[in-house]
Amino acid sequence: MVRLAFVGAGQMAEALAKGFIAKKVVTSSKINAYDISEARRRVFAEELGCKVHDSNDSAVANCDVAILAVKPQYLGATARTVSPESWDNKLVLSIAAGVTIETLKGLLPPSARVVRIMPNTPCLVGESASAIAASEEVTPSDVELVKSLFATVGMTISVEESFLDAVTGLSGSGPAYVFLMIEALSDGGVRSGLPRPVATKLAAQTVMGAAKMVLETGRHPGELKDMVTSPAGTTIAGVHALEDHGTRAAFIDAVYKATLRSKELSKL
Ligand SMILES: NC(=O)C1=CN([C@@H]2O[C@H](COP(=O)(O)OP(=O)(O)OC[C@H]3O[C@@H](n4cnc5c(N)ncnc54)[C@H](O)[C@@H]3O)[C@@H](O)[C@H]2O)C=CC1
Ligand SMILES: O=C(O)[C@@H]1CCC=N1
Repeated sequence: MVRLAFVGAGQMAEALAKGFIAKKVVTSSKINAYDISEARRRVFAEELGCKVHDSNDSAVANCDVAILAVKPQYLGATARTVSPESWDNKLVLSIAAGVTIETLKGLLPPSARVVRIMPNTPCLVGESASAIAASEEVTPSDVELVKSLFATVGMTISVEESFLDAVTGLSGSGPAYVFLMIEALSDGGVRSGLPRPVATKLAAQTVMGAAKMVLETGRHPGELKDMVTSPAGTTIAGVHALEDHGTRAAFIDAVYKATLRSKELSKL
């Protein structure tokens, strides 16, 4: 079984570790971790049962695959806390938004093989969307290993590295847009008289069901929308309100602005 190391044990590292443990792809005893925050080290040791180290160097020295899971702004300084000997020959996965393979290579010895991956928090429930871009020296078996690891917590897709900023703006950040949408739909239900727990359950199930229809039927979302929309019915009244408030443009802009921010992060 592969030995992992999380360099940074924050929200995303926790979501991934919990997903991997739940799917039994890695046991908690094979997960090494370090975080500068004692509170985060405690979560990994006490809640997840992982091997928590007293430095990034020690965590990486004891792994086959290291996952860089600190904020992009801290990646350079953090990578330098690990000695070249500990990085030697490691497969290094970076989930940091915006930080390019070129930058990552500049932080690591030549023997380290670098893969960028952009997952999202639904990995916690086995429904992540992870896009993978590997550097040239990464072997096909490395790519297979990464894919098989992340496939246990959702779907994986290989992309050109140049697509990763847009992936980050869409699926990396996307769960936040959808949570906001579910919260707002639930508010609409409450505004119309539903009790909050009923409204939130109906809103979340509706989003999940609609997403499943897109994925499983392969039909265009517009066609599926038309199937709901009766002439002079309720749905067209709701759709008109959404169009009136510029909802489509708001979603397009949300993804675009997040993509631009990912590009900005690559320059920090
Ligand atoms: N939160 C999300 O939904 C997603 C986040 N990402 C990426 O994952 C990375 C982590 O994001 P989050 O987990 O949300 O942030 P977070 O702030 O929850 O976790 C980062 C952790 O790194 C630790 N840290 C900082 N400096 C360190 C050092 N020198 N050594 C060890 N640990 C150190 C912090 O104490 C913190 O616990 C970011 O690069 C982000 O772009 C990628 C996909 C989705
Ligand atoms: O907000 C962020 O910067 C990170 C990257 C993708 C999701 N969360």
